[in-house]
Amino acid sequence: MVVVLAKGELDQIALPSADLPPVADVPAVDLSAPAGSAREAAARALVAACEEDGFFRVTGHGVPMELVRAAEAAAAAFFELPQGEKEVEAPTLGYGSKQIGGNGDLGWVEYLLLGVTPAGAAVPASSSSTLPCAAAAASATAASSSSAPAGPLRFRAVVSACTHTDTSPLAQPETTWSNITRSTRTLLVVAAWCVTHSFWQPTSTPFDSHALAPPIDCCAARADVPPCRAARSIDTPWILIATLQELAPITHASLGLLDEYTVAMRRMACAVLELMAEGLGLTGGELARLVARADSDCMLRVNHYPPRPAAPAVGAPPNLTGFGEHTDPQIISVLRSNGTSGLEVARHDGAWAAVPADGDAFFVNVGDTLQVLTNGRFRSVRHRVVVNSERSRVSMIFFGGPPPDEKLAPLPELLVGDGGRSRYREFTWTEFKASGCRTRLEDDRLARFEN
Ligand SMILES: O=C(O)CCC(=O)C(=O)O
Ligand SMILES: [Fe+2]
Repeated sequence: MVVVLAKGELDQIALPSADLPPVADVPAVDLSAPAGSAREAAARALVAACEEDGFFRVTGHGVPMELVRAAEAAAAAFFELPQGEKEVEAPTLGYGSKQIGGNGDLGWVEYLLLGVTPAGAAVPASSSSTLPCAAAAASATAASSSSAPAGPLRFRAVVSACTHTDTSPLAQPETTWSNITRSTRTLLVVAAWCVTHSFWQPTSTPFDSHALAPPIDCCAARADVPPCRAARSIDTPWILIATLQELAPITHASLGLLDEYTVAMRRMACAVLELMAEGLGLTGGELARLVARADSDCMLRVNHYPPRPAAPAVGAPPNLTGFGEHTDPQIISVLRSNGTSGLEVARHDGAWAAVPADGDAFFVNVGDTLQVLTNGRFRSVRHRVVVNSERSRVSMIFFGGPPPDEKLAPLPELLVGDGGRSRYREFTWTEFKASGCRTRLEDDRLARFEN
């Protein structure tokens, strides 16, 4: 991360303690356990883990490790780009650095934040938080650009901001993705958008093609759309086409693989919720449906924690806050990192425990919403990331959230004990997000919904 922290900011993210907590013994849940006693045992293990610490790891998940490694490598490659180039992607990929949420929380982290479409694919979210307001901002962005045509959303934010028409940088023969200017990149994104919306007909698949048909009046069909007006001014199509191929690694790496990864994560989240329902004796399938529905409010966050700066150079303390302590607001989060430690979870007794590197497993967090649905039986796990490593950590977290209008309250089947008393009043996900927007990272966002 090129961004340098000012002294005051460094003080804010320094963790006073140099002590490393004990390593957590994270329970494993085998998603591939065959029906019968093995699956029943897996369901029991899952429920016990959710009750105890709200945290477990999933084995037998069936997600190809090649996909996981490719998505991690793509994310890492993105974060290696020069800072200026990453910032260009803020509207397209929800890029942000250091600031977590809009209420002053800072961390030694940069990230991408992507909303998830009904099909499961990742699309840009425009906010800088893992908190519910991120999703609110993402849907607000989508609503405010509702006049844009349907189709892939990934370029929409950049496209709608594009007014630049100067194509001269494209005339440089040695143009590469990394040495073109921001405005040229914007034009290329416009061009790519036109290809994906079929304003230009490639002779084969977009981005793999060496020969695209010239963009002859490519905007005739949609002259009302601002990006098309910008695209129309491009009068050196052959250079544009040549340079479009430079776009391929970025678009595929940052979006294509993340799309595929997100689809796999949503599928896994649903499989975990199905097993959970079995363990809880729920028969209706409602838990998994909350995350599987077309309008479910899911997100993908990709975090990069650069290595800790050398202590003598900046006077840094041994440990930095990568991501401050918090609970995730959604139903469940599915997380993994590139085999680099740093994640810590608060156990039921409040003591921190370090989560070992993940190997081929995925970690699952119980979120605030699941704590509510289970009437407090499951524990929304408090967690944080501490940076004390010489190694970069890249983590990818899928947040499985409910649809915006979903009424959330303890499931009637789980209102046992305590005289059947509901510990939480009913609220919608939208209401919860709006309330979470005003909180700091470490705040208890459920307190104001308790009965
Ligand atoms: O990056 C990580 O490993 C965890 C980050 C996290 O808890 C979050 O993004 O909600
Ligand atoms: Fe989290």
